[in-house]
Amino acid sequence: MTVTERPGTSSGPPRFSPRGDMALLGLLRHAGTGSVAALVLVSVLQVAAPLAVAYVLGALAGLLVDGAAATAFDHALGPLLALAVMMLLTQASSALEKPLRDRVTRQVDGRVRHRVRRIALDAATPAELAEQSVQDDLELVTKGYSHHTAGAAATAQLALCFRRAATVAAAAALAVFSWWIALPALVLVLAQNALLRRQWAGTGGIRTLALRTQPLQRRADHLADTVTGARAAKEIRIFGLAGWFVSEYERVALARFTPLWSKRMRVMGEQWIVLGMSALTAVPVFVLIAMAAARGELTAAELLFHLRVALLLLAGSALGLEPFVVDYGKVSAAAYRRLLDRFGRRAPATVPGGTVEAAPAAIRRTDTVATAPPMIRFTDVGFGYPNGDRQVLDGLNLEIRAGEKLAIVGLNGAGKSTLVRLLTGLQSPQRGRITADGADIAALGLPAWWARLAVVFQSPVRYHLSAEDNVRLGNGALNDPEIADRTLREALDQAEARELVEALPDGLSSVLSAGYRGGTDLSGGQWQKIALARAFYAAGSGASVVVLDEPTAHLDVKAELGVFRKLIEATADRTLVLISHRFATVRHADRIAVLSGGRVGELGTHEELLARGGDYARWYHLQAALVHGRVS
Ligand SMILES: Nc1ncnc2c1ncn2[C@@H]1O[C@H](COP(=O)(O)OP(=O)(O)OP(=O)(O)O)[C@@H](O)[C@H]1O
Repeated sequence: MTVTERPGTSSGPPRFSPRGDMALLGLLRHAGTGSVAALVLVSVLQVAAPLAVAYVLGALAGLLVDGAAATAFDHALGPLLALAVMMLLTQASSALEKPLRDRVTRQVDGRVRHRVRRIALDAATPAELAEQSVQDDLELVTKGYSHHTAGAAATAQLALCFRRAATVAAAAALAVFSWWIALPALVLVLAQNALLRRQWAGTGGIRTLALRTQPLQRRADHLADTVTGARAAKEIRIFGLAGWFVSEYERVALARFTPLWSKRMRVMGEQWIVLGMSALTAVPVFVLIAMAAARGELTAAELLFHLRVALLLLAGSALGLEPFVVDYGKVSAAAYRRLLDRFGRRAPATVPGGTVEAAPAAIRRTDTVATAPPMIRFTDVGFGYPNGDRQVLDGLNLEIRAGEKLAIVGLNGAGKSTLVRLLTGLQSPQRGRITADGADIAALGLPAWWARLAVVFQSPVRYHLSAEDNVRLGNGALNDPEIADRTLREALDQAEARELVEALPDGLSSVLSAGYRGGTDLSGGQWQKIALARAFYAAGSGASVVVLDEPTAHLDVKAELGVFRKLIEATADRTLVLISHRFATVRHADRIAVLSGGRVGELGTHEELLARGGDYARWYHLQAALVHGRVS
């Protein structure tokens, strides 16, 4: 498929060559051979049956009008039976066509979605996955464009091919009467169809406009999803946002659809051209057939047959729904093509410039023996987000000693979470190196590196799974039931989450989502404990570097203190990198790094940094004063 532009870009709509539309048929290989064969068979029947009916009807008319009255009925029995069979076949093929087409569509879409899920899970790096264009393409493939999917485009294109075949077959049948009538009629019918398609569906028509206004559609969808979702319900009520949401939705929807409606009205006004072409085709064909009949050049059988096939030929100019499905669905197919071109040939879990490794689960340990923690070094690291206007990290140097407990502090936006993303290999530095025991972490192979990490991110994922599975996801490879159970119990204790889990309706088996029978949602702090337990589970089964990005932000003071003590215990022989704004916790770290201006501004023990009297000392005293109510 030839795609020259992305939908929604300012320079114009995507263009597809006619060859591109035919290339959609290639997607049918993703469907079962039996289903495609059945669909083709039914489509062939739909082409052949109306012609056969025309022929048999003609034969019947011939017998009844031209034949001898005495024997006409006897001779008509055969054609009547044939007619009945044809009618049955036509009805059966019409009834079967839709379900078969749906089945093939679903099979293609299922396979296509499966492939892009593998791309999202394995082939694309987290940084690539976060790119807006990749997110757009993933959405286009999984949800379709305007709900029309790649599979729907492929089956609609197949239907269009058969409709075109039916038109040509009808023209060929009419050529028996006169090729010089059939040929121009065919050309006019095809031109009329092409014009209709151009007006309604094709590039330069309504579809182009629909593509240009796609960002508005995204905003309208977001507004609609927000008002019907449960998450925003509280804020919408308390801030009194209902009226604003309704009027904003109307504004956006009107902005999207008004140009489309005006374009549609203009196209309606242009229909006289199509009507004119219809008249130009139909009138001469019927007049010439009638004149031939009047001159006695046609038998009743021939007259009826020619009239029927002429009608079939003229029906070929109709637009139908398929061109719309093709034109919208191929936007989804083009997104699939782009994802395949970029990631399809990449082996699972490879990194550009990195080494190919087996899937993470295979690298994760199946026992509880900790790997030796490495010495991690950031050397002159520079990094800025592609859509950002500054270097978040700019010449950062930092050594994280094997087994040390290092706290990282800094103001909001200083780059602490960014440092975690780089340390965990989710983003690559644009300058400098990050090494573990002297080897670049990208060259180690990220899956191998990830297997050595236990991480709690700032907003951990809330898996709608059982409490047990939520914790055991920390190491899916730990299959030995005895080891897994012991590690699970320890992890729950270390995260101070045991009581919480025991109080759940089904204990460890309770699904952590109110959307399931017997399931229940958790508070922010409870979710944080579950995420901590997950990290402890990973640490308890071999991960030697524990990275926690504000893991206790939602915890109450008692829980935080308990968790922190257990954290130090649990990571005794492991490295701990802790990001926190809570200085009461941070002060117990072996060393504290203060991030400012994209670098490590201060580094040392709590006492050293206090003595230094810099940012850390100022923030520490400020927070202590706040806690003790000494700040007005
Ligand atoms: N995906 C992103 N795209 C563009 N800019 C980003 C992205 N993520 C973070 N930033 C920017 O990078 C800077 C550092 O963000 P980061 O999340 O690392 O800060 P932080 O120190 O962890 O802050 P906080 O204490 O608020 O959690 C901020 O200016 C933020 O706006």
